Amino acid sequence: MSASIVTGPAQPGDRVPVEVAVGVLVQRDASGQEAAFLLTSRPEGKVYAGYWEFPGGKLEAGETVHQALRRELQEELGITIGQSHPWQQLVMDYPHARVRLHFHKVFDWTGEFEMRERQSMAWETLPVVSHPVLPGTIPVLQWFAAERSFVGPTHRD
Ligand SMILES: Nc1nc2c([nH]c(=O)n2[C@@H]2O[C@H](COP(=O)(O)OP(=O)(O)OP(=O)(O)O)[C@@H](O)[C@H]2O)c(=O)[nH]1
Repeated sequence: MSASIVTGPAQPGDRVPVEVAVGVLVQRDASGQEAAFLLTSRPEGKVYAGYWEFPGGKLEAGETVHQALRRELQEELGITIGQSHPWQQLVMDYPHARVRLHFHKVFDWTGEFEMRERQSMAWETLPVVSHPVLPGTIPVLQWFAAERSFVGPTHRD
């Protein structure tokens, strides 16, 4: 399976990207600094099953990214998010789809985590130990590395 990051403007003949809301849940440490972030594994039966990613899913008609995120995290993890903060966007081209990923950071949520799709979850810091990570997760780890002045491999190959 090959996947690539799309850079530059759309070209004639390109597939129209599917819009995807992705939640980057971040804990803060005692001094208020951003600390661990949540990764979840893709459930059995989906493409890239078992790969680690940030929780989220496709926007439904008429939804904003925030609304989609709130719905998806309720459905998948059983939590209710408060505000979400737009952070980064990325277009990825997979054999199965072209997706535009809208990453929002989330610092506030309520409820207990329930793995409603029998996925796994892990609170991670850099370098990430969960393995393997989804291709679309790797740029996010690089953004975290830049924000945190982290040097070295962000994950295992
Ligand atoms: N949720 C999520 N999807 C990601 C990430 N990175 C990434 O490339 N993707 C891609 O974005 C798409 C999201 O689809 P999904 O299968 O998670 O969404 P969904 O729950 O709405 O799918 P469904 O149609 O099976 O119900 C997949 O093609 C997935 O490979 C990520 O960090 N989180």
